[in-house]
Amino acid sequence: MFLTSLFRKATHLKRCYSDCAKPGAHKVAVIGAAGGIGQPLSLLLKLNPSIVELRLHDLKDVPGVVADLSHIETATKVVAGGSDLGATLKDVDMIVLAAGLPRKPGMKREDLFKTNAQIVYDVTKSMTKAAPDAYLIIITNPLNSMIPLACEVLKEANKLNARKVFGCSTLDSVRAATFVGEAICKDPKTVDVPIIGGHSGNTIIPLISRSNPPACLEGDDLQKMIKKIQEAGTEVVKAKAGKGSCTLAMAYAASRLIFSILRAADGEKEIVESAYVKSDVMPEVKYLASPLLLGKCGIEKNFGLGKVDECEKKMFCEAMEILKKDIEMGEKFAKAKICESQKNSKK
Ligand SMILES: NC(=O)C1=CN([C@@H]2O[C@H](COP(=O)(O)OP(=O)(O)OC[C@H]3O[C@@H](n4cnc5c(N)ncnc54)[C@H](O)[C@@H]3O)[C@@H](O)[C@H]2O)C=CC1
Ligand SMILES: O=C([O-])CC(=O)C(=O)O
Repeated sequence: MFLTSLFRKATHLKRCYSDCAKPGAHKVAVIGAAGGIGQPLSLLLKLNPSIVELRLHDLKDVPGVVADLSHIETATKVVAGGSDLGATLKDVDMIVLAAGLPRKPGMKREDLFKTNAQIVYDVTKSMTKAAPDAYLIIITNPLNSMIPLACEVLKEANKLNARKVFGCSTLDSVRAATFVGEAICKDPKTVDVPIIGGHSGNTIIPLISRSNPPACLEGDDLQKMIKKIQEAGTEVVKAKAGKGSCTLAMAYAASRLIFSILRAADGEKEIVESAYVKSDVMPEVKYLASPLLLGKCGIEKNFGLGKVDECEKKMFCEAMEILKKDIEMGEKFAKAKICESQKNSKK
């Protein structure tokens, strides 16, 4: 009896432990590595000593990016993933998905769904076989639909560990800290503004009422600040005039989230980042961006909405209606694809 219980406990511990990345020796795959975000992001990852191997995958230009990055005098080994996605993902600890079409002026993020959904589906499907225990960090837009899509694919394969699936909405936190810091004359590095909701227009809800240090913005100034954060991506798309969307600040933001996840995986405590994840904090929406406590095996605690003022509550109620539709669009696509693939395998 005692031995059986000891064995059960040992098996459970082994399972929990093998779910986590090995401390300080992470293998990371970047998909879309030759793109506008992929290149600067791979550069930043190459500078992180806790990443021992960086596997780069794209439909084009990978050998050049690998050759270039491999001249940097850090121990991180940079390798070309080759055309076989499954081989690229094999046994990595983390998959960073930055592949897909960016916006052009006049487009909404939702307009990217048709093209980018197939990419997210293919990568996630490959992950279920090649690296089912890996962290999955999705950058590809529209983020509000891509995380539900990926989670459906992982769920169908019985490989969903929602604690390890992150929609990278960190750029909203980065922008909020920068813009609020400028407005209150504080170093943006010392400013924290929690973000809830999603990652598109009105679904991005910066909780200025909880800014730390406090931001005494009211009336028109407050409304302008909220709009500035929500529309920041569109401003970059306009400024780049057809040459893509935000890439450099995005690469920085993704590296911030990735490094936080890896530091937490290696045992560092009290690391909090906002991200768009599978969530049960509000029954109305199955996926939500909110502040998260990170731990050894991914999300340790979801802080949910926390205290919000009347204006923020109203914004959240409006955002929920948009989010519900975005989530449904991602799930519907995944279910149709799963059904199609099951029919094909029976033929
Ligand atoms: N989450 C966020 O806050 C942000 C998300 N984004 C999104 O990130 C995505 C990438 O943006 P950029 O790097 O600027 O675009 P980009 O066009 O410069 O790069 C995308 C790369 O993906 C590659 N690619 C396309 N299909 C692929 C496939 N099936 N397998 C492997 N690689 C593939 C392309 O060859 C290209 O190199 C876009 O969807 C964009 O909207 C952009 C900024 C912020
Ligand atoms: O606006 C875009 O298309 C890219 C993006 O998500 C952002 O910059 O926040």
